[in-house]
Amino acid sequence: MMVPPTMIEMWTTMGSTLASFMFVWAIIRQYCPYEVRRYFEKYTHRFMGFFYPYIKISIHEFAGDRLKRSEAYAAVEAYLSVNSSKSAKRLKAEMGKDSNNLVLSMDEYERVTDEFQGAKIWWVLSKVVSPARSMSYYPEQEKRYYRLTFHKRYRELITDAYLEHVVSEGKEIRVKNRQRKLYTNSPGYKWPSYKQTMWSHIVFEHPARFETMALEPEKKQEIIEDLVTFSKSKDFYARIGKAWKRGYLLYGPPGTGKSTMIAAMANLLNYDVYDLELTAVKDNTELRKLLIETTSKSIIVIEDIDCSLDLTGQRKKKSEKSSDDGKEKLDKEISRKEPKEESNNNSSKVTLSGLLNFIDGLWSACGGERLIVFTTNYVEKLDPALIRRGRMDKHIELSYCSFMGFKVLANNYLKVENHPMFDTIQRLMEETNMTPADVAENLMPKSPSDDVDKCLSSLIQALQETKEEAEKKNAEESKEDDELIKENAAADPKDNNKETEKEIL
Ligand SMILES: Nc1ncnc2c1ncn2[C@@H]1O[C@H](COP(=O)(O)OP(=O)(O)OP(=O)(O)O)[C@@H](O)[C@H]1O
Ligand SMILES: [Mg+2]
Repeated sequence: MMVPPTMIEMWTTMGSTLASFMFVWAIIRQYCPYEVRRYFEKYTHRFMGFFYPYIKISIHEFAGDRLKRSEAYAAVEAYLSVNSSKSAKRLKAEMGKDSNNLVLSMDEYERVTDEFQGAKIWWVLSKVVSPARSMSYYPEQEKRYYRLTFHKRYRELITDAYLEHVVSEGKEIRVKNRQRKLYTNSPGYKWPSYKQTMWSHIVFEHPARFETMALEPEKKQEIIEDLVTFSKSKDFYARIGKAWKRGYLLYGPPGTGKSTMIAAMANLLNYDVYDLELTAVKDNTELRKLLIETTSKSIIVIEDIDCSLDLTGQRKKKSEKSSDDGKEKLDKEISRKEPKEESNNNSSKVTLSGLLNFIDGLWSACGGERLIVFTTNYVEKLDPALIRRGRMDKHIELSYCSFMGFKVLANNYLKVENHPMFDTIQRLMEETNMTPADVAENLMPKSPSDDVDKCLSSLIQALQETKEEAEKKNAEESKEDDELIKENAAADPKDNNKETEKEIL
């Protein structure tokens, strides 16, 4: 008759089986070739699977034979770097991306625990060493991977919700920590065929922020809200079936903060900036190639779009000629930006339709959030097709400095929020036009001994001079106009008579 074993007997049997198993395993690890070890491991795992209530998931650094680092691995690494720096005992420190601080992450074979909706999860960073291949130049390769272990009762929770949570949080941490870049397509540089990208980049470290911009507070708030809403609207854009992109047109006289605002936008949203120099683009195909290479979470900037290329459009060319005459004044002001005769003669063959096709067509094909920003001093010069809503969704005018704008600059440059001289400055600002760039320049201390009073007096003087200059110019212009009328009248006495008749009547 079979007698059921007592608990003690059962544990003893299991213990001795385990001990012999461990002994065999130790011998195999020590003496057997790699292939045998793998074979043994495989069947051991199957055997253990019957009794073992835990599930393991591995996330490898390099999936398959791919040379590119797995995105999932990078996301897990970022997620755990926050978690492990608090709880892990063995950490490794690496120089951060801005080379200023050390970033901590868990060391190899270190374990950290995490909790998610009541489930406990254990993470470990491990590695497998694949032996050097015979007759090969490649040395031993270390392949690192993260492994998470959890009880099988949480299978669905972990595979569905937890992993998604880890990856999305990790990605967010990576975006926050990443060093942002300013890309440019350098003109006059011949790209060698082996070079994979047509962009070159430097680290983007512009200090501009919306808080330090001289702008009406309501306008500033509206722009910030628009940008933040855009960056959080992934689901909304997906629902309405629109590509996740938004176009901004910044226009206004030189020195009113258009370029500064682009930097502030990038800093607000944590985006990279692609500064696209259209005159350096050979043709539409090259333009397309450049734009396909841009990544998500970026701002594509085309500065001075009116001067960049002949983008004013074929349609307008003839009819515009006469109406352009009256706009000479502003033309002169921005003439420094018009070396573009040469751009028409150079090899660039990017056309308006090429650019429009890109804005409309390509956007729909590539996912991810992108802003496209055009700047111009002369909005009327642009083809309406280029700036219609849908292409350039938001038109922002940046204009001369207002008193509110001045107060922001005074706080930035001199750390003053109020001063007896402010009243005079307010009056002068209402009477004359000065760009924020000029106001800022006047507020800048010129020597270490320059105090607040000195800087504000210098601004008042500059404002008075600008006002006098404008008045003088106006007087000269009206004098010229009077002379012109007189000349016309002298040349055509009939008209003169009519004028006199009108006056008598
Ligand atoms: N609104 C503003 N707020 C704060 N600073 C400003 C502002 N506008 C201009 N500035 C200052 O003036 C300088 C020039 O401004 P910016 O280059 O942004 O002008 P812009 O509008 O791009 O001119 P342009 O049309 O010539 O390109 C900046 O370095 C910045 O310090
Ligand atoms: Mg600019």
